[in-house]
Amino acid sequence: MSAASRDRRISTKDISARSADDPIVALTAYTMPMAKLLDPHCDLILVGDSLGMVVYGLDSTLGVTLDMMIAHGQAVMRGASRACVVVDMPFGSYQESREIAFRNAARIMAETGCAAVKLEGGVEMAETVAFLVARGIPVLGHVGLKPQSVHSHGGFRVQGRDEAMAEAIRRDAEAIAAAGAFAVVLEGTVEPLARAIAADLAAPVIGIGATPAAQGQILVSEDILGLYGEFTPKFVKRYADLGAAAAEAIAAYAREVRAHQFPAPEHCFGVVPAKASAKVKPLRNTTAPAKAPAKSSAKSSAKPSPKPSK
Ligand SMILES: Nc1nc(=O)c2c([nH]1)NC[C@@H]1CN(c3ccc(C(=O)N[C@@H](CCC(=O)O)C(=O)O)cc3)CN21
Ligand SMILES: CC(C)C(=O)C(=O)O
Ligand SMILES: [Mg+2]
Repeated sequence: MSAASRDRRISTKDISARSADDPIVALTAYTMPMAKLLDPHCDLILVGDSLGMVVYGLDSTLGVTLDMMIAHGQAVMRGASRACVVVDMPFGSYQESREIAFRNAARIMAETGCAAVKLEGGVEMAETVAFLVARGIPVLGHVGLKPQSVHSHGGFRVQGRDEAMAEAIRRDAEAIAAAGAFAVVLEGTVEPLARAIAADLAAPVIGIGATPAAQGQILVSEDILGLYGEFTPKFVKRYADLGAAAAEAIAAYAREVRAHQFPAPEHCFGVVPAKASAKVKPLRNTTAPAKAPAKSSAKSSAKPSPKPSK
């Protein structure tokens, strides 16, 4: 069933049951207004740790904290009533032990009200995924290009080009699915490996820079809207250029303020005399200190009255 024809929130169970015949539509959101825009159209909204790069201007996702993810998870939950909301576990919050992973995932679930968490990793994280799933925390897997492993990958590089790596990614996806993940994000992975994983895996595969044969697709919303200009991976399709539209609007505002065209009378409280905007009369100086310098009370001064000194 598509997102638009539901009246209850889409669950991780609903996502698990989806096939390529009825693709999972997923995008990222970090804020309430973006979540509100996505909610009628998306099955799954991911509060991605990509927010470190897109919102905070970091070079990678490694500097993102649990508190940042929780704050943005709460904001997204306020804007989404139908989509299944998943929050990324940030770097360092789950790798150390399954107990620490549980404690931090539980904080995310309890403090945001989201439906599930996502964590990056394959065979080495399978035990942790099983530990969380057995204790009531649905997990979305993430294999292939793992942005939190950017330094091990040697950059944001497409994965699975050689046979050994291809086999490792296949084993990673299988281990995470076997551990009980309700779906697996497969990022930056070559055809035909990605296609084979999507075909064979028990859990649905949500692709990003992977295969059109996946059971779902996810992208970063700012990338498809033209709101993030630092890089554009090959797998991104730009559906709008809102960055350019915003730059035009900002330039128009700046022009109008400098030309005394904004604010116009309709933006003001009370009657504004005609042409008053161009020639500013000084306010009667009622708050100036008694011994204000002569200069500041000069009749032609257009500057606001100085605040009384304390
Ligand atoms: N805005 C945004 N969009 C994303 O998709 C995204 C993030 N941020 N941050 C976290 C990761 C980083 N991602 C990236 C970033 C860059 C490339 C990239 O430039 N890839 C090259 C291929 C390089 C190669 O294989 O040699 C490309 O041309 O697509 C890929 C994924 C995906 N994720
Ligand atoms: C790109 C998606 C899958 C992600 O992990 C993120 O936005 O952080
Ligand atoms: Mg992420």
